[in-house]
Amino acid sequence: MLWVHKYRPTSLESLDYNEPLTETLRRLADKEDFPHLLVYGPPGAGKKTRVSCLLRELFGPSALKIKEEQRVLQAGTRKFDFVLVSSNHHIEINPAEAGNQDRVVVQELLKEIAQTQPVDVTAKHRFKVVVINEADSLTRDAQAALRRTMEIYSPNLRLILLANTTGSIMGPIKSRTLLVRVPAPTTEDIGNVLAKVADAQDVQLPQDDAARNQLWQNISEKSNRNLRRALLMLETMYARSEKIDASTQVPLTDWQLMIDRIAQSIVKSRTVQQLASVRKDYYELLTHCIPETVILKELLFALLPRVSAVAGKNIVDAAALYDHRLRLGNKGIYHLEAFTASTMRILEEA
Ligand SMILES: Nc1ncnc2c1ncn2[C@@H]1O[C@H](COP(=O)(O)OP(=O)(O)OP(=O)(O)O)[C@@H](O)[C@H]1O
Repeated sequence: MLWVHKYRPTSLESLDYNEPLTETLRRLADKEDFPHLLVYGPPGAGKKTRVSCLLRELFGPSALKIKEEQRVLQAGTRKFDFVLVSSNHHIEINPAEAGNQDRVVVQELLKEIAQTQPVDVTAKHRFKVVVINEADSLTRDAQAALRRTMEIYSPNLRLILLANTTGSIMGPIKSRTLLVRVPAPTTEDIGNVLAKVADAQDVQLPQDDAARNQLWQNISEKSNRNLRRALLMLETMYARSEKIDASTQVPLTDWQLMIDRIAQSIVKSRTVQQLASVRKDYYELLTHCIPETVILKELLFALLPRVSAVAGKNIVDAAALYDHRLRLGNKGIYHLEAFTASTMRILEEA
């Protein structure tokens, strides 16, 4: 089992950092009138882990006994498959997976769960919880359906929305939910979690405190303070050599290396041939299921240190524009290419 799964905390008591937030969640779980929540924060900050610990606090260990089910939903004449993760007390869905049909997922599944009574009559709370992943990618229609569901089924249903940012979530939803921000762990937090895992796995770390801190600093920087990535990096480093020190190279994943190469090539040469070659790389990344928005963001961060401040500002503007368009449309490759062409033009004019 990967360390990210093996050492994932399963109760509020075992959460490793951000104690005040843990305390807030504990108090919320004790309240009779548990609110709808919008939990937001950067990738790998520990949102989902905290939510599953919260579910355990609300309903006991049975909330962690989850099963996965394949569902077929119908939108007009079209049928599509959908994966549903559930326990006796909650369901977890990712409506954004259904693309433009996300409204159907929200309407059908939420109605169904709101109308069924919990199996466990001895449970502490009588409502069921629906955890909605990637809530910031929901279409306006799906968000409107969600809002109606919140109004109609509030007595037997609580929603926990998970998102990276709250910008694309409509006001009426935000005003009906309690906003819970999960910030990225600090380098020190990351170091503490990694040290604990390394200890449990008998990884040989540097004895010297300074070298050890340098190692955590390197991993924290390379992982962008994403704890999942940091744990995966440490595991990869351990797989390569049992002894790890501050000079051990922090491995990047293949897709990150590829994006770094794309950034390098855009800065170096700005020709039609280059654009065509970058297009092939984008296709390669997309066929390996790297989301377009992630490609755009990583590419922007790989470009910024390589360009002047003025060009950087214009590239950030272009990235914001194409990020917006990516979220509106469904042919991501066009917007990635358009961003590349705009960046090339900005660099040519700089
Ligand atoms: N409080 C914590 N203490 C120790 N480890 C943690 C903690 N929170 C998260 N982790 C570790 O970090 C990993 C990533 O956390 P999680 O999946 O909760 O992040 P996330 O914010 O939901 O990420 P994403 O937005 O990318 O889905 C977990 O698998 C777990 O191993």
